[in-house]
Amino acid sequence: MAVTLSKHSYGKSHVCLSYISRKEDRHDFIQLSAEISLEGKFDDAYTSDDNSKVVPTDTMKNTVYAIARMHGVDSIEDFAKNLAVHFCQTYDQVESATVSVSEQLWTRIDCDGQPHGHAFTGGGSEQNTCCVSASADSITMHSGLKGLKVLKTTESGFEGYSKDQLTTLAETKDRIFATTITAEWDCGNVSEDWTAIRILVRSKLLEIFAHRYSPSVQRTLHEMAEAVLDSCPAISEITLNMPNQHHIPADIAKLGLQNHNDIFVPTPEPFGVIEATIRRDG
Ligand SMILES: O=c1[nH]c(=O)c2[nH]c(=O)[nH]c2[nH]1
Repeated sequence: MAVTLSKHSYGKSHVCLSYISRKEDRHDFIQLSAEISLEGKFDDAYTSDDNSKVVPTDTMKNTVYAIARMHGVDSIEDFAKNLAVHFCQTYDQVESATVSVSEQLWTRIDCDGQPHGHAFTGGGSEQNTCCVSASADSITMHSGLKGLKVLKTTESGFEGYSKDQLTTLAETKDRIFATTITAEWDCGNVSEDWTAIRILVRSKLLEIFAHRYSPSVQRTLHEMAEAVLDSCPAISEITLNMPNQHHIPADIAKLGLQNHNDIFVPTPEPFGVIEATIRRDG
């Protein structure tokens, strides 16, 4: 039977690294997980027994630590870029290397209003993310964040939606709005300060979420994206994913009790899935 190998890539996932940057007055700390994916002239390993072009995924794992040694880890964007460029420049058979990094966040402990030199708190769900693809003549980079949980107890409603015989949802002007934000934006010019830009993006997302009345998750998502594009000229496109994590008014009427819009059942499943990409015109 004739077959064609139409597409292939391979790599290593969940390569975990903790990195201390020892400054004179403090230590910085980054904990990350990297995923490496290579595309290139690896056909022979699939279509024959010839592994001569295959860079072992075990070598990819070792490279993560070697690049940390050689270049340090100033930011996940820099680190991912150094790794992706390394694979392209080192191996002729590599046509493109994609490195995705997610960073577990550790926050410096404040003691008596002073930032501690080397002690941190962690354990939250929020992570910083980036994805860098490098080839011989180009580098593309995206930054992002995920797991950013937000909730507000009012200033959110949902009304005027399409109704038919299957509609049971009650209209409301006052509901809980809870979501976990995933955001990804393009980094057109890869040499900007992407750490500072992520801080600005995050603050704009939170500002709009907190301060604007939400007529729907969709509308709030769009307003959040507009605010980011408005305040960050370096970003031309942002994708936001915001699940609607429902807190449904508890039906306590059957207990002879009144719900004053203050007793809810958090329902992890099912949840609404709202995602959009918003691009600056021009
Ligand atoms: O903000 C919302 N958008 C929807 O599309 C939707 N659908 C739903 O049942 N509740 C909501 N809320």
